[in-house]
Amino acid sequence: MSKTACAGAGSLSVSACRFWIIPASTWSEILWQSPPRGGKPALQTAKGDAVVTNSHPIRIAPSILAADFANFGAECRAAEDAGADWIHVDVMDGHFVPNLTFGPAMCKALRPHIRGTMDVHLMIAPVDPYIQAFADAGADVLTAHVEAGPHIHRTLQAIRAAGVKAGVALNPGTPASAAQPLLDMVDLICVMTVNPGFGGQSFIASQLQTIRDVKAMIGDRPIHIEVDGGVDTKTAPDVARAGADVLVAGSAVFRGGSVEAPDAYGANIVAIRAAAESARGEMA
Ligand SMILES: O=C(CO)[C@H](O)[C@H](O)COP(=O)(O)O
Repeated sequence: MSKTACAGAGSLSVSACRFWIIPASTWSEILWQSPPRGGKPALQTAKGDAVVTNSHPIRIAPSILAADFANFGAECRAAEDAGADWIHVDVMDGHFVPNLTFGPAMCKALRPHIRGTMDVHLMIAPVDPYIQAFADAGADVLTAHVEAGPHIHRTLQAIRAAGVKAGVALNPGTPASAAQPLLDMVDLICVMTVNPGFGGQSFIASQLQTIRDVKAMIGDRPIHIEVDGGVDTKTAPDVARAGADVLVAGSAVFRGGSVEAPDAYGANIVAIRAAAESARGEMA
């Protein structure tokens, strides 16, 4: 799949623009490296010093599991317009987790409605037979569970070979050390802060130590630390202090709003981001 663009084309005619083809892999790199919509390129303290807890700015990734299921395209557009950095899509198979949600056809249908990063979390087993389909559907990040088996290293190789950023997720009950042999294979480690399967669950506070362990383990590698489950304005400070930089939030983003009244989405995103950034600032 490739996307066309005329970025910076200025006075070029429409016909000339046809030749500006940017491969999907390049788009993915541009999106990955770009600063978050609502944030600054690099976080600084009031004194202007860089915050060293995590070199990545805070990114908010609304989970569409909490969106209106009859209106996903519009919900993705509304979430991005409200300041979302990434859109998080939870793929569940009713086997690895006790719920059924979306497949590659859904991701393909959503792709034109998402300007930025489509962050696809695969809660499925087996994973490998579906990687190419999700890559073809336009996923920018594909995250597989270390517990899904049978060969997580091979799975991550396959994700990267498909030209997509690779993530590995850790369930509550799985230690950070499970990702240690995979550090050269991943762009993102997702620490589940609920048991996977459903939105709206309570945050599992003991997972803060797993986030800290992941943070210590990755050192200065440019790996994103994502947290998923029960993230809101109350828990965002703790996950940010522990070292997370990508905050997946479903209920806390979509509550109180709709595509017809999306102001609440913007207020919710601003509040979660502010809570996380302020906690980081206090650590500096
Ligand atoms: O992966 C998930 C559940 O398995 C969801 O993304 C996660 O729970 C976010 O939803 P909420 O913010 O409502 O907890």
